[in-house]
Amino acid sequence: MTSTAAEKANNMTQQLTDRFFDSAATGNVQEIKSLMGGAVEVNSKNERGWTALMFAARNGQLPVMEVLIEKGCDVNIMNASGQTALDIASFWNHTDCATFLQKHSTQSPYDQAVNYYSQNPLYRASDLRKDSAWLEAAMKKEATKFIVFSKDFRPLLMAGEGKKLKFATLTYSQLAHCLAKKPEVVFLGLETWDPHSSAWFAVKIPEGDEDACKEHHSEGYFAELFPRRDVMMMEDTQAGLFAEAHSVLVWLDRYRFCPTCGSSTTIAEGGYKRVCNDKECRSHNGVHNTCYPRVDPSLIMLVVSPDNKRCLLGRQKRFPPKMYSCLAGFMEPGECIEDTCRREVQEESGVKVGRVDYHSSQPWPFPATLMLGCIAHARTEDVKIDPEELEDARWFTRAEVAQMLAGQHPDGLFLPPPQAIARQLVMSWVTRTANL
Ligand SMILES: NC(=O)C1=CN([C@@H]2O[C@H](COP(=O)(O)OP(=O)(O)OC[C@H]3O[C@@H](n4cnc5c(N)ncnc54)[C@H](O)[C@@H]3O)[C@@H](O)[C@H]2O)C=CC1
Ligand SMILES: [Mg+2]
Ligand SMILES: [Mg+2]
Ligand SMILES: [Mg+2]
Ligand SMILES: [Zn+2]
Repeated sequence: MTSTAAEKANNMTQQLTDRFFDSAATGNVQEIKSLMGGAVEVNSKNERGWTALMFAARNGQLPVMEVLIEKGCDVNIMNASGQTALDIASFWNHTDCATFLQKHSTQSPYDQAVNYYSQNPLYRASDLRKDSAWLEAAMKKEATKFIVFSKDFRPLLMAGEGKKLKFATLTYSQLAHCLAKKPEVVFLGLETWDPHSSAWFAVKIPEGDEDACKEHHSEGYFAELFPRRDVMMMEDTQAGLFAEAHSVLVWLDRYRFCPTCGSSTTIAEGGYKRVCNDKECRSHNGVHNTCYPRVDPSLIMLVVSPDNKRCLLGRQKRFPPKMYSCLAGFMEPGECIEDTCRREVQEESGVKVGRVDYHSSQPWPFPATLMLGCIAHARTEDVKIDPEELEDARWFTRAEVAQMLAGQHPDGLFLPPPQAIARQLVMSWVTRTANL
């Protein structure tokens, strides 16, 4: 294309996008539908970061919203003032629109973010794990679903709802040849509290059985874990299943021998326990947490300035260029959440923290971190970074953070994607302090 032809095409897209916004604001559902069939992208933004959904929210155009949502528009996008479509609908008192958006947003009715990897739909039925006869029978039922992992923990996935991915599940009979080789199997839980409801298991198949599993799903494939693109694109509840299955399977793999005496172990309780094979071992008496899957709690905190007008964001060297995020750090033994938060912030940035408020949590299954998200109220402002941990840390104004969220920061600085709790912490602070 010559440059003038390219310019013309750009102008054309711009005009269509402007019409798209107008139609959303005026409630022209027919025009919205026809424009989405052409050059207009459903999440297009104007120069202030407004999407069609926001224009519809401003004017209470519920039917337009329904069409936009059906076409997969993102409810959680923020404009350059830090408002989501939900904030706009609530502010202008369009209660029907606000209720509708609430249902489709990741904010729960408790006004608490529901994070990616934290929506496991199963009832874990931990009491049934101990019943090996029940587990054996449950595995064989035709309604039972197995999610499949390769030897290097790559999940078998396929296309799911919208543009998201889900597990390509298999049944016992489809996996019979694999299961005969006694691979590691984890009981994930039941679909409801009824013990007769469908059970879900995870299996790590032996090397060489990948093709036999894929045969049952023409579009199934073993997703790469590095980069994590595919496992970050799963349907919300499927991501929750991945978190459980991946963490337990990796634990089973890494903790093969008894940590107390070094003997071999046997898997028990549907994959949730490893029992030492030495009958004399101390691990058979008292509470031995070495027998159970581990979870590593760590803190992730949005530090806000004493005047609550700025927040502290940092960069680790391994981050993509221009990405800033919340500070984070592992809890240490015998330490409470508040002190971990204060210690990590002071270690990494030199800033002293007073009050710490809990926000929400997120399993981060690589392999078994539990992120505890907090808002930390700073008492001091001087920043002195620990160069081992961070490349940079500095205070950002609310306006600058809103620009980062809207993808409109003048220097191209940006935040982690919505799947990261870090972004949810930032969004929640920006929204609460938004100047509507
Ligand atoms: N979801 C999100 O938005 C973000 C998540 N994170 C996660 O937060 C977690 C903690 O953050 P970091 O800054 O790395 O922690 P950190 O500030 O405590 O430093 C990491 C160091 O802690 C030590 N460490 C102590 N206990 C450990 C354990 N159980 N496992 C591994 N290393 C341990 C290691 O020496 C490691 O190099 C990590 O898992 C990281 O992936 C970090 C930033 C954003
Ligand atoms: Mg640290
Ligand atoms: Mg640390
Ligand atoms: Mg850290
Ligand atoms: Zn032992």
